[in-house]
Amino acid sequence: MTLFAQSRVYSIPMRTKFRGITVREGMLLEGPAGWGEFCPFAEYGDAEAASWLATAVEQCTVGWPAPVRDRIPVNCTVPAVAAAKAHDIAARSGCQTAKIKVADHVDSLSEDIARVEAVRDALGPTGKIRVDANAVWDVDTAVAHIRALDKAAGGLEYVEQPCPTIDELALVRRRVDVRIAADESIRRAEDPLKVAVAGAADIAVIKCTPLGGVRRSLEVAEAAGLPCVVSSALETSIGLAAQVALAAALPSLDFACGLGTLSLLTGDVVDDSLVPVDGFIDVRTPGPPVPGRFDAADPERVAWWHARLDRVSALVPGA
Ligand SMILES: O=C(O)CCC(=O)c1ccccc1C(=O)O
Ligand SMILES: [Mg+2]
Repeated sequence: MTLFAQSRVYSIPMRTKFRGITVREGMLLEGPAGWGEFCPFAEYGDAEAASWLATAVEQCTVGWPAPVRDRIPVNCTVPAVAAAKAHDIAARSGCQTAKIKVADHVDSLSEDIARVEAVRDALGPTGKIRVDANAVWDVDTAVAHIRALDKAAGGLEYVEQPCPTIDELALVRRRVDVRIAADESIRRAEDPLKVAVAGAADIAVIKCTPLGGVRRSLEVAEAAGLPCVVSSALETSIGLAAQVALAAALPSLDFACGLGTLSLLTGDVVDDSLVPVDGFIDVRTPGPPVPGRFDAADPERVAWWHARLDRVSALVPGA
């Protein structure tokens, strides 16, 4: 017996490599309340994947709490690309805020500075620029690079996860003027409800897809006790709708969210994609996946995902 009336595997090439990913894969699951998305990254084990499945189960069985706003301000996401391409992405996005990936390889600082300068040029002086180092710096490197990037940007809005641990974030935070946002420290914590981020960061990045759903993420956000930014895990529009529902239900939303990520993919599974217009995504539920749209062609990958779903379902109540 399974909850899901249908389960389909999708496979969508990325426009540029992002977080080491060149093809985004996942599953679309149909339940009594509609479609949900199950898309843990390939390298994640079953225990970590279980909270991703819980998000899909919430979505396709009970839906979400009532929204308190009807549109979400978003940042454009600039991968670790050359400066000219970064300029182009920011200029075309229609967003007033850009999040730029930095530190994607050793000795990246001069390229990171050029990318940040190009995005400042594209957004103009009133635009906001944040950078994401994905936890690669040690404390001294973080301090030096954050100062240099803050200068190149003419002021950074914040820096996301400069170092791996909470203690390091706290040390960096004492030494720089730029605000610190915690991402991996929350989403990959042993217990996201118990991480004490408030002394180590100024902003909490909350992702409902890995955290086990909208309701659970609202609890994590409250426990964090910080202003929140909702950010994507590179979902299709089906999974992004859960993230949008979270951003719509948060009691307050003071920063743009990282939900403008469909443009990183070469396509989508629905006709009415959750893409930003003039820097905002409307709070709505997209239509159902179009049959055949990006269905994975490789039988081995399809079998791999179905086996993963079977194993992980055994770990998730109600799945
Ligand atoms: O926040 C954004 O602008 C886009 C989402 C993003 O950066 C991301 C997407 C997938 C996995 C990790 C991350 C991250 O924030 O580190
Ligand atoms: Mg991040």
